Amino acid sequence: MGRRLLIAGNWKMNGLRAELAELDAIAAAVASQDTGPGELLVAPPATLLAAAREHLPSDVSVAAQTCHHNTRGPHTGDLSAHMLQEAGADSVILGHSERRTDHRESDEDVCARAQAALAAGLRTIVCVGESEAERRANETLTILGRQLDGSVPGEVTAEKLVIAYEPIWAIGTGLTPTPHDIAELHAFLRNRLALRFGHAFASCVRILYGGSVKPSNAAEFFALDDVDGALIGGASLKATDFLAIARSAPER
Ligand SMILES: O=C[C@H](O)COP(=O)(O)O
Repeated sequence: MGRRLLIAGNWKMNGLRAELAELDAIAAAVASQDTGPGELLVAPPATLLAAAREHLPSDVSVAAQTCHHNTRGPHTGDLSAHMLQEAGADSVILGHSERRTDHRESDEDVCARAQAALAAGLRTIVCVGESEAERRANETLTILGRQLDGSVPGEVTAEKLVIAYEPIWAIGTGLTPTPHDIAELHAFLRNRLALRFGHAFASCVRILYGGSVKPSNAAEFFALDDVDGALIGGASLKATDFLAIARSAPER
């Protein structure tokens, strides 16, 4: 195994220049080697990508929150993978449920964006997750399988792929699945990757859990074999909480 945990903060549509002070606090913790054994990643809004890259040390990843599937052209308001990379991103979050809902991104859209991101050299963090209604209807495995198969391009290396399992009903609600359920669903996702890409590939891909991860519950998620980190929303906005979560990561 030996997958190093990835502690990823998704700032969503939050963050003005004043909040760069949070990144300075993360940088200070990195400088004093007080961040735990995991890899850190921050996904600020696109407006702060360049500043984030300047404020963070090079071993902290900077991610965009989506990208367009084309490299350039008449797409008002959109940003290409290469533009985001030039602004400082080394990774991109794709297919977050908020994008799937707010912008009607389908699995095919997410896959096309992932292909563009990979072509530009970005690591792709592909999000999957079921809604409350789908969970109640016992459709979770069907939904996750379909999203994973449809959103991840065939031409990807294990190093450039991260999966984030984010049950929609757990995002920003304070609710979380039980550790037992998370373990089962992450194992399902890894097996599904293995069926398509082979066992060696699947055993290298990091699968993050996201949805109401806090300093108080992160350790119990990180203790699960198939949980390789967290995608953190609200609790990533304050460096103290983000770092507390990072410090609760075990060595792997
Ligand atoms: O991308 C992050 C997730 O949507 C989780 O958000 P949350 O930690 O605020 O629940």
